Order: sequence, then structure tokens, then C-alpha cells
Amino acid sequence: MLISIDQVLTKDEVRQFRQELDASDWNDGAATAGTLAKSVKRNQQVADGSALAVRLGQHILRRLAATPLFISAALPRTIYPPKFNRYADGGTYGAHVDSALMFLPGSSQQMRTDLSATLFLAEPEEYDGGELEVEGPFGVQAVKLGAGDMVLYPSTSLHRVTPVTRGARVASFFWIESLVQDEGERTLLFDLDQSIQQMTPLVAPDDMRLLQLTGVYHNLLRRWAKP
Ligand SMILES: O=C(O)CCC(=O)C(=O)O
Ligand SMILES: [Fe+2]
Repeated sequence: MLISIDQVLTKDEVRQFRQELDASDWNDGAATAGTLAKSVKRNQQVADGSALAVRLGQHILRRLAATPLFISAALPRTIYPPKFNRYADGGTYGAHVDSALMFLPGSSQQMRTDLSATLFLAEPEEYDGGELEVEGPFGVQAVKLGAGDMVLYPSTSLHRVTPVTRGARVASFFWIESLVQDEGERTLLFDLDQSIQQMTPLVAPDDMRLLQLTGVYHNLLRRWAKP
């Protein structure tokens, strides 16, 4: 399932991010791709671990920690420090699947990638092309969101970024290891949690039906979460 989360960053925050990112050094993105992905990756990235990437990445992580929709959808255990990319002049990333396991930067600790995230840092009007196309059970879904909005998609999916033929597409991207590895179980928990959240203002706080559903949510989470 694809989940869009609006306004992870405000337009003001995006403007500040872009001032710094647009003035920063960009490296060839293919340098950090795996053997197979290297041949289809034509974009640029800010160096991992640079002071700018670390500072902006930490800002994104603080925002995500305070975004209930993200917590509900991802049930995150580990989040890869956000990276930053840019596609221009026909830049593209052909069809690929993200590596299943990744070393956390500067560490011997590995994480499993359950969810992939793109946080858009350019408005759709700024560039042509640059759709993130994700293959799912119901076909290909093309995603191009407003600046500050983010999409989450299963890391198991084949995906690509179509060529940017005008302007530049700037984004942050990263991966999440979830407490609930199975995509089907995670989606059931998300749907149940969202229904409970929507019902909560409509009934009394001690409504037995709501308490029971909340109990079901936590008992399923107890069953499926592997902390
Ligand atoms: O730029 C994006 O939206 C996705 C990037 C991507 O798929 C990757 O770096 O693995
Ligand atoms: Fe990818």
C-alpha cells in the first residue's frame, strides 16, 4: 500500500531546506548504488554524513517522530538517516528494488528495509517528469507530491523515477525497518488504527465498542510486533 503524508515539512521549512541544498555540493548518485542499480541510476546526491545532510536529516526525523500518521503507518523500529537527491537534465532512476539489508552509516549494525520513503522538496510545477512509479498488486501507481509531502511504499516493490525533462526534482529519501515486518499485517494494523482514530471523537471515551476495538488493536500488535 502507498501512503501519502501531507506537510511533514511546512512550506517555510522546505524553503529553508532548499536554500541550503541548492547551494550545496552534489555528487554523482551512481557512486553509492549497488551493481545492478548503478546502470540505471542517473541523479545526484548530497554526500552522506556531510554536516548539511546530518542536520537536515535530524530535522526530518524529529518531525516524523511527531507525525501520528507516520507512526501508525510505519510502526518504525529503525529509520535510515535521511539522504538527499536531485534529478535534472534528463536525470532518472530506472526500475530497481532497494537492497533488503543496509548498514547504518559508520556502523556495523544492519537494518532491514521494510518501507521506502520519498519526501518531496520541490513543487510539482518546478519540473516535468520525475514521477515516482511504484509497481503494486493493482498495477503501477505514479506519485508526484507537493513540496513537504511524503510517500511511503513497501520496499519490496519495483520502482523507478521517470526522467526529469525540465527543472529539477529535489527530494529526501530513506528507509524504515518496521516493528511489523509483514506488509499485510502492517496494513491491517494501520487500517484498524485509522478507523479507531476516526471513531474516537464520535463516541463517549468509555464506549465499550471503542474500548474493545482498541483492545483488538493492541493485542494484534502484541502478536505481530517484533521489538
Ligand atoms: O528519488 C526517489 O524518489 C527514489 C529514490 C530511490 O528509489 C532510491 O534511491 O533507491
Ligand atoms: Fe529505490
